[in-house]
Amino acid sequence: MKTAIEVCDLVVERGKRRVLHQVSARVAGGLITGLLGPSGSGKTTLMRAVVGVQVVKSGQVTVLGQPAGSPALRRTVGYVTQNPSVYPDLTIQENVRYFASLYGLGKQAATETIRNAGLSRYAGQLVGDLSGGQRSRASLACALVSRPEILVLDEPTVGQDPVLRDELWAWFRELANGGSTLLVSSHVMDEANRCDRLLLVRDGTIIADDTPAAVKATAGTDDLDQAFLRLIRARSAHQSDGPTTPAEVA
Ligand SMILES: Nc1ncnc2c1ncn2[C@@H]1O[C@H](COP(=O)(O)OP(=O)(O)OP(=O)(O)O)[C@@H](O)[C@H]1O
Repeated sequence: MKTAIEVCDLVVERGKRRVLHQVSARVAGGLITGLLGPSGSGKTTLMRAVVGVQVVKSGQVTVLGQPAGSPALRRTVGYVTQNPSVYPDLTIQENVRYFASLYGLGKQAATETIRNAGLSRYAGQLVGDLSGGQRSRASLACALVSRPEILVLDEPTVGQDPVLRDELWAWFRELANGGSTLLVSSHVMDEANRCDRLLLVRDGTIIADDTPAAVKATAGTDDLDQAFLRLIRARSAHQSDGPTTPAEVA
């Protein structure tokens, strides 16, 4: 599988704190890679480095062979932050059509994307009048309407009900099947099971980089929440010369 994103020895400091410690990882093209980890572990910082908006202390990030943030990548990389970036004084339809027009796309692309985002019923509503979850989906629709080759989605399902979350994940899968590469952060472990690969982040380091099945097998449990805990404990024990495998600390 071709590497779409490569992170090599990445060190990032925010404020006076080091928040990523020589992180290295590869994200395969055409797959959904989940970036999982507790709040404050460095997921957003890593995503910001991938899209080229994060000042880095050292290390490299390349996307499709180009340095992250290169002008050549602008049309190729879509980034959806946790803060919706949509115009509140325009309707959903106007917002999505506007973003479609920037890429030379017409109304049909906008209508289709609004449907995929589960927003058809609200298409004529002003974004400023939407609920938080609806606004997030409107933001997602604006970023996805151009079908970027690389999609970096920071907690795209936060605030969505289970049915909508399921529909959004089905949409992500469809995009991956169409060749897009998705890097999706979450701290919901049941979503991790829907990813092809997982990067588990803890305190600014990657503690696992594998398929969900392999993460569970290594940890000796079928439950990803448990697997994550065991991996963390195994790592802490290893650092203090205790048992060294996740199964030993179970
Ligand atoms: N603007 C900032 N200035 C200083 N420190 C920051 C800034 N933004 C984030 N941090 C710190 O960097 C660390 C990593 O934050 P980051 O947002 O990457 O974590 P996260 O895993 O995405 O968290 P969450 O799941 O809560 O979004 C945290 O300790 C956070 O306090």
